[in-house]
Amino acid sequence: MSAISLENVTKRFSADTVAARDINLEIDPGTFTVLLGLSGSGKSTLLRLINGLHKPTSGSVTVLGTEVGTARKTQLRHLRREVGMVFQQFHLVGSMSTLENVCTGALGSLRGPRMGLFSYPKAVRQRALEQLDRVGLADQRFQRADTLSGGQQQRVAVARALVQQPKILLADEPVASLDPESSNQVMSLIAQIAREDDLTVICSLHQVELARHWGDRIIGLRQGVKVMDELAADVSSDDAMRIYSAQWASEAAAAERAGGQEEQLAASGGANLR
Ligand SMILES: Nc1ncnc2c1ncn2[C@@H]1O[C@H](COP(=O)(O)OP(=O)(O)OP(=O)(O)O)[C@@H](O)[C@H]1O
Repeated sequence: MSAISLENVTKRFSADTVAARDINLEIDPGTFTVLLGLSGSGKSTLLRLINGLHKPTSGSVTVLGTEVGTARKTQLRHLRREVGMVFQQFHLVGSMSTLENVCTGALGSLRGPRMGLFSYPKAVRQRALEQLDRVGLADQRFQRADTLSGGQQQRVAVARALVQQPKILLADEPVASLDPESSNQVMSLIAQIAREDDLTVICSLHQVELARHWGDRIIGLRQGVKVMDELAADVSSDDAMRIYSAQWASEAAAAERAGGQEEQLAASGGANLR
């Protein structure tokens, strides 16, 4: 069974803004998929459709066997525990220690508010420390989060996502705010943890070379349309760069107007492009 399945999914925010257009997608468990596309192409929307933050305008999104659009609140709550999220802006609480920030990842499975590290059950603190250790930051567990570097803060955010023991990790441009060295470290960490925990990862990126290096599969988005879906090993730098090219923008728009975009893009874009 697919970990994630999208059938004819469209997300329309307004008459002019269609962030996902008739997307079909099957994601196998334990795979690492990268979403590539220009700003505004619909990457975040796709991730938010998968974790239930957006409901599709039409079509269906099924995650770990639950159809997100029709799920009851309790089912959605359960599903959100199985789907960890990492964002470009790390969304840590700067004044809190790194360990407490990681503990907040368990809030979805705890009742009531928590204030202070020791308001969390010992088992959660223990799990948080283990995850902090995995990302190489156990020594900084009592340090305020806002004193860490960007790369370190993103590693804390990864640990926070892992503390809920997810089956799926969605990462929305996790390295867009980082320098190249920290970007590689964070991508390497996510890939290593995904392998160890058999996680299904979907990660949006802007960097073609990171996508080719770390992804098993690359999905290209353009104006909400899936315009590429290939094994990363089969995608050259030039292929991937075409997702961003101006010529492709006009081809995609023309195909959209003609209503037969998939066939036209395949014809004009070569074997790797759909
Ligand atoms: N909540 C919303 N309400 C209205 N329009 C939205 C909303 N979220 C996204 N959009 C629009 O949907 C389109 C796709 O946006 P989305 O954020 O999914 O793109 P993206 O590829 O993730 O962009 P970026 O790389 O800049 O994060 C854009 O035109 C955006 O303005």
